[in-house]
Amino acid sequence: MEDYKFLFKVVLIGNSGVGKTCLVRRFTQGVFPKGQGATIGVDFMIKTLEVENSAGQREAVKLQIWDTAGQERFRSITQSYYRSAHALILVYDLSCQPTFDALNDWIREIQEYANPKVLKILVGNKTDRDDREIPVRVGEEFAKAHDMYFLETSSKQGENVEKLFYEIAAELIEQARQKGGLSRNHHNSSVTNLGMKNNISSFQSNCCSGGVGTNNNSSN
Ligand SMILES: Nc1nc2c(ncn2[C@@H]2O[C@H](COP(=O)(O)OP(=O)(O)OP(=O)(O)O)[C@@H](O)[C@H]2O)c(=O)[nH]1
Repeated sequence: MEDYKFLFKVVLIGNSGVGKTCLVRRFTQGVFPKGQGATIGVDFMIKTLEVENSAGQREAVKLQIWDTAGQERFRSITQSYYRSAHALILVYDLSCQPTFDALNDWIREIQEYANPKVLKILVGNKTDRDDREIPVRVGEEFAKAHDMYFLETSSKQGENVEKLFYEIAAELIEQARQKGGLSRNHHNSSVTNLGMKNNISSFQSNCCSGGVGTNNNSSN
């Protein structure tokens, strides 16, 4: 059996077409998929990583990464995945204003369905595009106002994708340590809030399959 100390569930949400599936594929498989369709329902992939903890020791962490469909018609399915998430990644497309405008609706979803103390990360994806509509500062301010960590990514070029997931893993380990021993399959139901939101600049310096129910694509 694979040896890992922590298992965390990370769920990606956001409008259809913002690049959630591509972020997951880039991270778990190292590819930018071409020509795949919209996610149907939910999908998940698994990746095991080694993360250095605050004591300088390396720890094996298994991330179960859930990719949800952005389309409205799947909302009742995807909502049911929020509750048990350790981290929620809310993604918008920085070249598409409506996907940013929709963030308030997504925040309401999170408030209604997720654990109140879930780790929340706002991600502006598609930094490679030259038709940006959302300035970095606007994304940052939204994140700050909603107690979220912030990062801009390109799943096409890979910019910040590893950083996104590694920092999430590191933060969740730290929370687990503070709570005194979250480990395999234990839901972190009472994580305390988050050094992350105070650490935007360091996170910032440098984040696509499916079926109703799930497809399990594993990549280690
Ligand atoms: N330029 C650019 N295009 C991207 C990037 N990430 C995704 N895309 C494109 O955006 C489109 C949508 O990507 P998906 O990953 O399928 O979007 P999604 O958020 O999973 O969409 P749903 O499954 O419908 O919720 C595709 O045409 C991708 O090629 C990126 O970083 N840069």
